[in-house]
Amino acid sequence: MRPSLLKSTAELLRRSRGYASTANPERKVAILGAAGGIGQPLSLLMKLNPLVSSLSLYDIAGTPGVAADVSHINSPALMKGFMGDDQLGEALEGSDIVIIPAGVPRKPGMTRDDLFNINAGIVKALCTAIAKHCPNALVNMISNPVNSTVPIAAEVFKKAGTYDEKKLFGVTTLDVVRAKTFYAGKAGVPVTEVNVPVVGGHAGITILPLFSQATPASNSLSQEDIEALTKRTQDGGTEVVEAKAGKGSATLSMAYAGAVFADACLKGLNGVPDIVECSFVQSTVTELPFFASKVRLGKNGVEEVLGLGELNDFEKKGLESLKVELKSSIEKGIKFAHGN
Ligand SMILES: NC(=O)C1=CN([C@@H]2O[C@H](COP(=O)(O)OP(=O)(O)OC[C@H]3O[C@@H](n4cnc5c(N)ncnc54)[C@H](O)[C@@H]3O)[C@@H](O)[C@H]2O)C=CC1
Ligand SMILES: O=C([O-])CC(=O)C(=O)O
Repeated sequence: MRPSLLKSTAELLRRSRGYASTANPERKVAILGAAGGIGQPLSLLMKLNPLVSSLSLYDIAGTPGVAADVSHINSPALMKGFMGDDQLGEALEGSDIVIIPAGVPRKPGMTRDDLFNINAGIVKALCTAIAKHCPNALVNMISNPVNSTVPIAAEVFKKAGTYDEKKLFGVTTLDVVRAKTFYAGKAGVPVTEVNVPVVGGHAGITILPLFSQATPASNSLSQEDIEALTKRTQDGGTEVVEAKAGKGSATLSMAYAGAVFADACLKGLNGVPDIVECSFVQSTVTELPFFASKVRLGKNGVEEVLGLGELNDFEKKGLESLKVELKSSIEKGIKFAHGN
């Protein structure tokens, strides 16, 4: 093939995947908690994303080093590290997307809710700054417990008068990543071709994978297999926490999942059609005010919250049992935001 033809084919391919180099607007992404276990590999992955033109790394310590390190990579995104309260405003200014993996991770024996006391305050302070410095940004909340930190963020934004339900996301992509991997392994299908919606929330039984809607469909899996896959997906975080034996929770797979979700948000903002990911958002899909389900992403964030589709009896039972815990975690977040 002639070099000129090769070049234009490559450009066409890039465009068809939503990475058109010439047509894309400038996009600034800020990562809060960028020097942490998730923050560092996530910074690396966002630096590699061709849709990012400016990357702002913020943490209470260590960010200049991470930013200097990642900045040497050969990709267009301009990098800057910010450290400490004084520099938070500048880190956020002009951001299109703010990703928040700030806060403490679990140790063996802890639930995600055990992180509430420390992380709720961190998230509240960071969201207060977002409302002030980049009120129009999409906010991708990774900090746990997501089932409570997202409602906290919503209340902070409401109080500041900047809340837009289309722009606040609890990142549940890692549940989907796990469900895909576990299903592909059991069903013997290539993981790159698999899709599995995961709905509900992001803790224990509130994580509800809908294997009846998995594609490609598999008829080789028994009900027992499906129940085991469901349990493994729900306990995926704990599996990593235990394997790391006190050294934290998922960081690398979470950075991957966070980068996948942020990439989808960027494509949505840039007007690429049919971008659908599961996320924990304000919702009317059930009677709960927040719920994770498939969401179509667009130029303003959430374009459409998609319904659950048809559930089998096992999934219907799972849905009913998760509501009590999810409701109480949501209420805990709202109460905290009002009480402090
Ligand atoms: N949504 C999800 O699927 C997942 C969520 N997580 C959660 O992500 C959070 C972070 O986990 P790791 O990165 O492993 O923890 P880590 O402890 O390695 O890193 C957290 C970072 O947050 C920073 N930080 C603390 N307070 C801050 C503040 N006020 N402003 C900015 N940065 C601040 C710390 O300095 C540290 O660098 C945890 O809450 C964890 O439970 C972890 C895995 C998956
Ligand atoms: O399990 C944890 O504490 C971290 C997390 O949310 C996950 O890995 O899904």
